Amino acid sequence: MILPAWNGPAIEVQNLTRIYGSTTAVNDISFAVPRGGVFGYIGPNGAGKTTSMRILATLELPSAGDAFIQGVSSVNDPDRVRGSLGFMPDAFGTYGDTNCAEYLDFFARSYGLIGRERTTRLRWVMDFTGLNKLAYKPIRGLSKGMKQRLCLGRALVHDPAVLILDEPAAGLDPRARIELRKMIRTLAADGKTILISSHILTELAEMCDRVGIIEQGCLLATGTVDEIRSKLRKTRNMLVRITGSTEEAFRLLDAHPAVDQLEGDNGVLRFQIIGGDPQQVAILHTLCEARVDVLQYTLLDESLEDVFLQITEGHVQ
Ligand SMILES: Nc1ncnc2c1ncn2[C@@H]1O[C@H](COP(=O)(O)OP(=O)(O)OP(=O)(O)O)[C@@H](O)[C@H]1O
Repeated sequence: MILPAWNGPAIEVQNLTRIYGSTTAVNDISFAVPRGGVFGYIGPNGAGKTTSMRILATLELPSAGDAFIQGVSSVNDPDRVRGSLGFMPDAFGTYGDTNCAEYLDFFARSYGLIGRERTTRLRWVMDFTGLNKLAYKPIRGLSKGMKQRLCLGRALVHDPAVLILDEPAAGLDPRARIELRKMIRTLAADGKTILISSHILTELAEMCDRVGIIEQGCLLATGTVDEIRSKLRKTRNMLVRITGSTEEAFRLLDAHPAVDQLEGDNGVLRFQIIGGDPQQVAILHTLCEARVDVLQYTLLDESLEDVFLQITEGHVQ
């Protein structure tokens, strides 16, 4: 039977719950990732990231709820899910005595790839991960970064539509992280859907279209980084750069009812806005009407770390 192409979300988690004894590792989580999306899963240690990813990857069963890869249930139809899913666990075993080529070949055979298809696929994986020059090197001699590449290669060997990567950037140096980021963006541009977890929050902001913040098993917020930032923004910190007299601009701002915590020196003024967009616009109007020469009027963005700290309370299960 030929099934029609799946047009719904490539990854979907519905009311997912996993309880271990007295610990609710995952507590009624729901989210969906469209095809080609990169969804970042952020949370402190013990938040429930690995547990929910392992359920999606068919390695764990939920206590309630369901998880779907391309519309197929990881719970009810794990074999079909495995065919379209590549999973990179946070800790993975490699056989130290084998070399990269043998290792990838082993997994390609396990996925049933044969003949020219296997050769072509292995060549692509070696090229993509940059492992060609190390093909015959024993795995035990590989650096951490190269081992991560090998594990990503293993997840890609059967050309899955969906990738679940559990903290792939952990322990990598800055260059290796940049390279990993490039690989993830390339895979997403090729139409793969990716769920990726990390503690490295700024990393995820650059890599992901959307993020979900998880703590103590609960999904506290989802959206683009900007959406989450603006939803949670409690204060607006502004920076204004002017030419001409700082005193005059200072006097105007100081008298404005929506300006708080004003500081100013040498043509640079910083303050907090009491209010939202209308107040931000009104303050600029006040300056322009008084013919203050405004060079720069900037809302200082909070970093993703600040947002994360505002949302989570730092509880570790
Ligand atoms: N097999 C298990 N048996 C008992 N408790 C478990 C099991 N697996 C996970 N837990 C507990 O579930 C909670 C969530 O763990 P999980 O590994 O999913 O978190 P995480 O967000 O991936 O954390 P980390 O970033 O440290 O990997 C933790 O309290 C953990 O101790």
